[in-house]
Amino acid sequence: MPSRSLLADAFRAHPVHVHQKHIDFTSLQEIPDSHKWTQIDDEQHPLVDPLITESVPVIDLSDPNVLQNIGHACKTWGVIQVTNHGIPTSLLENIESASRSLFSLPIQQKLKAARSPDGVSGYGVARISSFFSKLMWSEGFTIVGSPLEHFRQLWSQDYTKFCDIIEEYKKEMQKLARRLTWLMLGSLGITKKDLKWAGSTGESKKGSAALQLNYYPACPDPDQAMGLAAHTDSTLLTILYQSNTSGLQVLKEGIGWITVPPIPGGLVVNVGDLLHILSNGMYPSVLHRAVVNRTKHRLSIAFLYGPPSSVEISPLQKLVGPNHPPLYRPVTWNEYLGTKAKYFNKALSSVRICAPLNGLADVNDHNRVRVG
Ligand SMILES: C=C1C[C@]23C[C@@]1(O)CC[C@H]2[C@@]12CCC[C@@](C)(C(=O)O1)[C@H]2[C@@H]3C(=O)O
Ligand SMILES: O=C(O)CCC(=O)C(=O)O
Ligand SMILES: [Fe+2]
Repeated sequence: MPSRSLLADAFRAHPVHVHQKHIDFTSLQEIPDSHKWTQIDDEQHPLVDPLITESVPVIDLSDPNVLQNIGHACKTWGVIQVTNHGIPTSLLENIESASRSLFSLPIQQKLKAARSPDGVSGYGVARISSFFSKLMWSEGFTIVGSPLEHFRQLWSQDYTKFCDIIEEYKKEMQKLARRLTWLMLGSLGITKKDLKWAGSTGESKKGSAALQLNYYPACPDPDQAMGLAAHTDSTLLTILYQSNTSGLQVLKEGIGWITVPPIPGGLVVNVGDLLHILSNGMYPSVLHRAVVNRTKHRLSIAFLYGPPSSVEISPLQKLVGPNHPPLYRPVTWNEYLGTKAKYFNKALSSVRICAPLNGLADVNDHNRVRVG
């Protein structure tokens, strides 16, 4: 990740006006009106009992059948949990403890590293807050490029230690994200020749990425609060480390919200909107959200991986034919982030050029889903 990332330009051009109402969750005995959500589930999209339904596929990356397993899981779910991924446990422990240190700083200290309205990096409420009348029960810290300046504001003494952990984490995650991208595309018959930018190892051609640290404090009334509202990620894929506390839920069409239980050493991998576009709709980008807990706080760390920010992404030629017209027009990650900032969960439909041939609703037609 270059320190002055092109990704940041997407937000300079499309400032997101969120109510920057920063709140000290530690002092609250009950939910203030500003954070009270009237209904977090509805009849069409109920919360599903984990004991009576299927669960998100767990893919062992060392399995000889990994290619078929991953392809099938991505087509049917758009989300998987991976094991044997090669990320050292010590690195996961280090990033978790660095994130805990960050969020446990006093609010006045955290605000020294607040994200500016037209900026991408720093401390603040979820970007998607601007689309909802109620605030979410969470705090976030976004890192695009180097966190050095912000970390210097947070910790005057040992900020370099925290920077080193972030850099190491980004480096390892970048390698894993590239490997996963090739596995996911490989199972659709796509090779490095079919995707010039992704085959290159040159600095300018490497994917761009953002790191999102999320903190969900324990909540006196979890049924009336939302940790992070339902959304898809604007990425190729997202790798999420959710530590050992559950809270992530994914929407399985026709079934409802399914909890993704943390598994020891496991990482959740979401298909994002750009991979949905590249795969010409074969892989759905999964709608997901985070709910909160009455007694436990929760931490999650998302590595949001995308292509170089100004490369045009469009349905891959090999996946297009007379019976499979291209479903989306070309779009760069930079442009798409701007579109997302404007249209949120309708961003995908806004770049769509062709309705599904079978007349059925698109798997990614989230307009029908109540998101607030
Ligand atoms: C690259 C990015 C994707 C993201 C916006 C961002 O610039 C950095 C934060 C990312 C995140 C994380 C939480 C959910 C999300 C929808 C949001 O509001 O900020 C995603 C954005 C996205 O995928 O569109
Ligand atoms: O906290 C979680 O489980 C979800 C986080 C997430 O969806 C994100 O950061 O994009
Ligand atoms: Fe997400």
